[in-house]
Amino acid sequence: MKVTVVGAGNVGATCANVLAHNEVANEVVLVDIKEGVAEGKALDMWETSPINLYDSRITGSTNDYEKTAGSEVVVITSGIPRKPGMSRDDLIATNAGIVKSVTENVVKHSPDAKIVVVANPLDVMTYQAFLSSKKDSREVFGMAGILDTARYRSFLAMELNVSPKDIQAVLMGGHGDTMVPLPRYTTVGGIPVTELISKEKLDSIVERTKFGGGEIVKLLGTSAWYAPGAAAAQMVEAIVKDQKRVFPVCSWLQGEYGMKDLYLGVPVVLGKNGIERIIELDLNDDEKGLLEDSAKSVKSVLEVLDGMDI
Ligand SMILES: NC(=O)C1=CN([C@@H]2O[C@H](COP(=O)(O)OP(=O)(O)OC[C@H]3O[C@@H](n4cnc5c(N)ncnc54)[C@H](O)[C@@H]3O)[C@@H](O)[C@H]2O)C=CC1
Ligand SMILES: O=C([O-])CC(=O)C(=O)O
Repeated sequence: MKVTVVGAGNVGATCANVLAHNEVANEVVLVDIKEGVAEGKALDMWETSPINLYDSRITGSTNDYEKTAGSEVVVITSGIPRKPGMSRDDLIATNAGIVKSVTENVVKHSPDAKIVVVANPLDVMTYQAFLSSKKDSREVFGMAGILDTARYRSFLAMELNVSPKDIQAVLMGGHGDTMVPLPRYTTVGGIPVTELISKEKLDSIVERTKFGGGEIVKLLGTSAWYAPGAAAAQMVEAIVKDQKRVFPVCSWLQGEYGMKDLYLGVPVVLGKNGIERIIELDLNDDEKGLLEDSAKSVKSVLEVLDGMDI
């Protein structure tokens, strides 16, 4: 069982480290275009195996996709991150070309791999990978919802002074400032969150969640990696262990939620076949309106991609 992570930067290296530590796959291959970076980080991680007591083999490669051959899952983190003052959408000019060439290389060597896209702008980069892979849409999807719900859940845990383990939530839409956290589908140990927190406080947590990526960018000068890397690894685990986990995932919509030919975050069942089912919630009019606004925002970035010559 082999898993490849392309991009050995902050997110890719974190993801590979979590995969190895948790023994999600017997073999983890890290790939980067920068000479020596993937090999060096993979060797450093492998040297933690006697300390942390795992035996997943982790190796690195400088752009040699032969080493990735036969991967069950490939995570694409290659792409530039944003700096303070930038939006995720500003990354499209550089990242679309990277995602295209990486996807083509990945598919050549691992035609059956499920592809998890992480590079930003996420919804549009997932579409780019779908186009370049020529694969079934159930096998090409993006990571954002697990991260965004994790932020929402962690903020709620702080506010309520309860364990984050007991907070369950659904969040939909694009991975941008228009994402749609859904308080009506948020529970704390089975109790509707609205019974435990004032509307004002909940609204402010929803707002903080929407700008959660930017909050980290402002603090660090680059974007987050611990939570994104762990979130991507959680998706890989659901696939390789056929766990049928229910997560919000950036998925290709073909009529679900009244939307067609668009990648957008929706709740799905994730297992060995990739997206095994899209779950359709009975959204109220306000929620539908917010989801439609988010879809509009993703479509405007798709138009930029359509106009590009890559
Ligand atoms: N979907 C999400 O929720 C999140 C997405 N991101 C996105 O993930 C991407 C990576 O972020 P970081 O790891 O922080 O950036 P980073 O700059 O630390 O790492 C990116 C790595 O990709 C490599 N790379 C560039 N072109 C490549 C190519 N053609 N082939 C192989 N490797 C290549 C670079 O050499 C670099 O090591 C960014 O686009 C960022 O915006 C980051 C966090 C969350
Ligand atoms: O904010 C960024 O640019 C990176 C990202 O997508 C996130 O951390 O949510």
